[in-house]
Amino acid sequence: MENMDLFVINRYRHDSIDIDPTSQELKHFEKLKKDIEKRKNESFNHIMLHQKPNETLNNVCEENQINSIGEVKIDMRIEEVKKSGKEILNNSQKTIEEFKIIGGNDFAQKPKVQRILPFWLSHPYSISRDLQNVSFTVSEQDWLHNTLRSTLISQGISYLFPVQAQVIPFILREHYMPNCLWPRDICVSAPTGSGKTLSFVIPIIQVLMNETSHHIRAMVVLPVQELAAQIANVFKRYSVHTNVKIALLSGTTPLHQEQQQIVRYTDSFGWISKANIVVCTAGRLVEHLKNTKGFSLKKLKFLVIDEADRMMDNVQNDWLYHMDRHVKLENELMFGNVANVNWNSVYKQSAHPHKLLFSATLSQDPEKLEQWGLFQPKLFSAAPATNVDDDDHIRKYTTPKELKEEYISCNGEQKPLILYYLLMEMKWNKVLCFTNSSQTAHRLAVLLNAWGKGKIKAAELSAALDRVTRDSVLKNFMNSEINILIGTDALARGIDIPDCSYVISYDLPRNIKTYIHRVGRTGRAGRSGHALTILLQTQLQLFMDIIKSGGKSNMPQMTVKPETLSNISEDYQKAIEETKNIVHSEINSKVKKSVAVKRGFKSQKRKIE
Ligand SMILES: Nc1ncnc2c1ncn2[C@@H]1O[C@H](COP(=O)(O)OP(=O)(O)OP(=O)(O)O)[C@@H](O)[C@H]1O
Repeated sequence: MENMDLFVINRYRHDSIDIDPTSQELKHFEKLKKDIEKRKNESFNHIMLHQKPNETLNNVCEENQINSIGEVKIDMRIEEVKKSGKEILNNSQKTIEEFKIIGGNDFAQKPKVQRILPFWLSHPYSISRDLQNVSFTVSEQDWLHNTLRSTLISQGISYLFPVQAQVIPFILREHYMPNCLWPRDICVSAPTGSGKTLSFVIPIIQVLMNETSHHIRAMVVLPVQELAAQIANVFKRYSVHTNVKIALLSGTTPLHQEQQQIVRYTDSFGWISKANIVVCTAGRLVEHLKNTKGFSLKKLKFLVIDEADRMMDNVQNDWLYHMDRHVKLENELMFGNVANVNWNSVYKQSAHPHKLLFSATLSQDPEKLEQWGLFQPKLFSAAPATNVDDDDHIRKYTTPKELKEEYISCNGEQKPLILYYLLMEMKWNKVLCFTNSSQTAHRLAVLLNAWGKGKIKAAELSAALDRVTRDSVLKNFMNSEINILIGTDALARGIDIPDCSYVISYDLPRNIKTYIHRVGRTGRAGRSGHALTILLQTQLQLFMDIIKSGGKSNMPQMTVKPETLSNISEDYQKAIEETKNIVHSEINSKVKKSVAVKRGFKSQKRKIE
């Protein structure tokens, strides 16, 4: 109230007793000074009481300054506080100095931020790797259509493999739901040769077999032509007794021929699709999206991405962007963007494609998977479910149980000797051998044929060969007319070569995924297999790091006695000379051919002029 004098407005003359303005001012000034002093004391005590550090409080407690109900006696506390007041002020000043200034020169190592995986990735449905003790008899699975059951049995499949027994009924269930419930997308990560192909082929055929549709209802996108052809063949084999039609669009035939196979114009319906299931390579898909009139994905029900991790890295013609745009335009549906789901959009967009992703080395990195725009995804994984939230889990891959893995270390000159020793002395047959370049593959094939003098039949399988030659080489390998097939990693993914007993990595695999897919060409479908990696001594540590990054620890080492290798090195020198001559004459004939082609072209040009 005293301070209110400052604001008193004298309404009448002589209201105030003291009319001298100077003494009035002094009086106010005195009062204000006192007030300021009083408040200062009050606020200091208040701060000390509430901001007292723990040590001081502990000291107080230790000295039994606590009353019966456990409260510190206020008086004593104030006393303590006053004593340590100075110290506390110093401390608080220190604390202020210790504040981190953003952008300051602090280069200290930051603590590692722990990754938290989304629930669906950290809690996958677990798939068994055991293909020996399977108990899911095909004839007893009543959710399988009778026609498909008998087709499976006629193809020699009496039991479903674990991945099939889990994934097929899941997909079917999702499609037997009411229309307004979109099917949940799935990611499947299971070892090579564990039967992933049938786990999408069977449910797709079963869902589509009762439809009469003139649209593309399912599309499988693959990275390479061979794989596309292989998957299309599996679809054809298992849809024999249904009216489902399959088309292969992989670029092995000219575009216009493929266009004729896939679309047709009708007076009553306009453009219709001749196939219900399309198996394609990413590159060819983009070509059809751009150039084929009537090629439409607006009724697409299934979108399968096989070898999904490879397809993620695959920027082939920017296929994902083009497909996304196409589906968006046709369906008015944001591919993968399901943020605006409402009843209206759900009913309007009932044709949302069900995405099924498969691979033996599927990345479980949420950031990578994000680009697929999966809808409420579920993960099926054969990776051990330990420590699932850690970073390593993302790269943990499994190999078939029946696969025996080994490595051998040597120097550069010993590499071909070891290969020869395994083929000739150890009688390894049906061998698939991987090199890092098609030139090495070619030279190695020439060398082994020259060296083996008819006892070794080696052939190369590379992208440089035309399709017909490649098919006949594979056929000869399967018929045991070829002992060893040498190729690059183009062969490594997904290719299903029955009865391949051995895999040799002649050159160091570039990374863990390459290694997994290479060795996965043997030990398939529950059969035993043997994989050997030949390493230079300098590559040993690198290889160990590679396999460790995939969750593998120890690997046994194979040894060969040095004298065994020196015994065979005599013939080797002769074979090397022969190989050099053959390769030189091949190069010469190639040069001659290209010169002849150029000359022919020039003379033709002159004639025209
Ligand atoms: N239930 C089954 N019983 C017996 N053989 C089967 C069964 N399912 C699949 N197979 C056979 O197993 C082999 C491997 O199958 P598939 O090619 O589907 O493996 P994958 O898991 O896709 O391998 P990759 O990862 O290498 O592509 C094929 O020859 C296939 O015919």
